Amino acid sequence: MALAGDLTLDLVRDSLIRQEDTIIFCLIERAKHPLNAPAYDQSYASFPGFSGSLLQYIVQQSEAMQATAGRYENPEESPFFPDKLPHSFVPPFKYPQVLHPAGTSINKNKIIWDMYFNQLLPLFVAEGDDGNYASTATSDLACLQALSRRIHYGKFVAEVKFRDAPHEYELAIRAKDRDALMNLLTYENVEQMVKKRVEKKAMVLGQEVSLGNDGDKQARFKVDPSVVSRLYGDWIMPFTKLVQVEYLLRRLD
Ligand SMILES: O=C(O)C(=O)C[C@]1(C(=O)O)C=C[C@@H](O)C=C1
Repeated sequence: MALAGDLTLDLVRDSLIRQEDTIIFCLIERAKHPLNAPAYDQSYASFPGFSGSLLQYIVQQSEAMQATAGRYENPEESPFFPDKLPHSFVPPFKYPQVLHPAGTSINKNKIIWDMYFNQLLPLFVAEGDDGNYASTATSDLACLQALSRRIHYGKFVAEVKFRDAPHEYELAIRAKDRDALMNLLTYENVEQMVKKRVEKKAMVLGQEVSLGNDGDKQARFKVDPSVVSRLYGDWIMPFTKLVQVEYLLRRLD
């Protein structure tokens, strides 16, 4: 979503709510395949002129190709391999200048990557190997991009909060007081609602649908709804808040 000057907290939250659907659909797609460990094993395959796993190969090559088509010109997008990106070949689009320019330098993809592969993935994919490594890595990329976009959206959330209460935020920013900033931007009640909503969405979007009488069948979900709630509570929202604090600390530069 492109946000113009009349940015409001409700609009920003609408985008976060819509992005929940994207994240849940991406997890459902990834859960079609088991873990497929060779996709992450550096010694499984060798690509000419490239050192790394099949997953790294797919992510880097896809990012490079998408960069030429202008993906990273959008301030809502953050690459996982920013050092390796070619220039865009498409005519520049005039994205509204909403963020403080210092926001560009904030990129939390390293911790998102580590969380996704080391903590999240084992919670929602089955063990095993079905050989579909390229398709698996492509699904991983979709999950990573959806998570990254959502978490870095914290920059827009922080900007709107700053504009709504500049004096309160300025005091904490000038004092470089991270705890005070964290308190100012945290809404416990909203976080509880988000966790409940994503759990419910995972039930609705990930249920098995059949034409028979489902009444007495035990409900089965493609991704465990409690994992989605935990993903938000333990990682997505804390990381989004970290992005907000870091953005605010640079907001007066
Ligand atoms: O909605 C907000 O105010 C946000 O800052 C976003 C968000 C979230 O990541 O969902 C993060 C911090 C708040 O405590 C509540 C929710």
